[in-house]
Amino acid sequence: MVAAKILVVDDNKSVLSALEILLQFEYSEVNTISNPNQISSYPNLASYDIVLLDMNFSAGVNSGNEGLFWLREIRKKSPETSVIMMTAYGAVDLAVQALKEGAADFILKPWNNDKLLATVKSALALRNSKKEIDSLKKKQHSLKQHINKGNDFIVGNSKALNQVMNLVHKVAKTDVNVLITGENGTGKELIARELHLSSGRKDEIFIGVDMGAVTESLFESELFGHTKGAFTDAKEDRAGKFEAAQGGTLFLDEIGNLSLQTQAKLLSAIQKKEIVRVGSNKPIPVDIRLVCATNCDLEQMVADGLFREDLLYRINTIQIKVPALRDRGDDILVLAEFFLSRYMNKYGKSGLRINQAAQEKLMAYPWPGNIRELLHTLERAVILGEGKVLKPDDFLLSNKAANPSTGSPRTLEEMEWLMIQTALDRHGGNYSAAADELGISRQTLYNKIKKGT
Ligand SMILES: Nc1ncnc2c1ncn2[C@@H]1O[C@H](COP(=O)(O)OP(=O)(O)OP(=O)(O)O)[C@@H](O)[C@H]1O
Repeated sequence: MVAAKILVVDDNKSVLSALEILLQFEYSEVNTISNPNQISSYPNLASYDIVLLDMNFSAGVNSGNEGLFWLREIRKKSPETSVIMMTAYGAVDLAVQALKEGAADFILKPWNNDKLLATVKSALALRNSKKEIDSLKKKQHSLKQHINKGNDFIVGNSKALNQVMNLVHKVAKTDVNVLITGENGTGKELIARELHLSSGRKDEIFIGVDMGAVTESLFESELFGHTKGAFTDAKEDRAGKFEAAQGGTLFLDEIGNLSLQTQAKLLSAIQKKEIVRVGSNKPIPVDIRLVCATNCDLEQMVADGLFREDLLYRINTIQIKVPALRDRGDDILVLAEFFLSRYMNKYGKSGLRINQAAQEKLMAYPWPGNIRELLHTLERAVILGEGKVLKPDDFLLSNKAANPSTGSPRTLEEMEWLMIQTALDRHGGNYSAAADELGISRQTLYNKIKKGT
């Protein structure tokens, strides 16, 4: 016995009892009504899976209009219920009209029992898959909202930041590719999320990929996906980030760190607006808004033959430059207060404040690691500070900002940082070239940079 609720509506009592007997053998609940006027007030109509509905009720009238009228009523009150129309007068145009208005199927009277049961069965299967799709859509929607929300919002009120935000909101309305540039930790990813959330794609997904963390060998499978068996570890078919971002925004961070070979593959996907999974030869069309970010000087990299000019031209239709924290004036203190209350909450402290001398220290520091460095500094101060007033000594600012030619590193860690910065400066921010010079892998360099700021 299949668990399903079926309602039969027909003014002919013998039709009702014949259908009731037939359907009761197969389905858990079958009810009947002989007067269609009861439909509107029928209890729990929305809980019915199937309604079998006669097309002609008034004796002598067989235009089917009553059936169509009640079909509309049911669809209004319970859009999820599948309605199967029944008529003794097999007019094809009436059937077509009913199907056009949303009926699931059509049965001619007198019916053949097997055929009727088969029709009910497939209408039920359709209704169940619709239900499943609806519930998946709802889940997907709340998942997307959850992912898109992130935990952070943009704090600051400086002129430099406001100019950036104006541009972000202007560009968000279009679908053009955007390149966000700026030093490490200036908030490029946050800006990319804001761009997405202000765009027409805001209800779709935002997928971020850190290109600095994707190895050369995994680039294609990570971005374009793969088919089962395409390589040793490919145990099943997997969609890549382009497909996952379908309809939404794909954010490629650290774009300056791609090799020339991977740049060519990326360019081809962007140009054709389609990808091919590794191990397959079937192109899959993709509809994404592409946002890239970098702390490298891509124009210089083009001049040095390290970045493809045609790729740069594709990704930077609009360029948004995020200012360094030291160029954002009072935002330093506004952000410091913001992080202070965040970490007071996190570590169960209250009433902490930053005194004047400490504020001056924060304002005077050049923040080479920008907002990420500021938030780590505040977190340390909240954890380690004693008493309610945070003083200059509670803010441990590194000597990393020292000018390589004049400042002298005091610790091994500072020496390492200085070497990293010098190598990066020499290679226009390119991780691969800097890592080569330092004799470490690109991944190791990348981890050190992320940890160091
Ligand atoms: N305006 C802001 N208000 C609040 N928090 C911010 C702001 N800008 C950045 N942050 C925080 O600073 C940290 C670094 O930001 P984000 O990762 O967006 O920078 P990024 O420029 O993308 O860094 P990277 O170049 O290293 O990828 C994050 O924790 C982010 O939430």
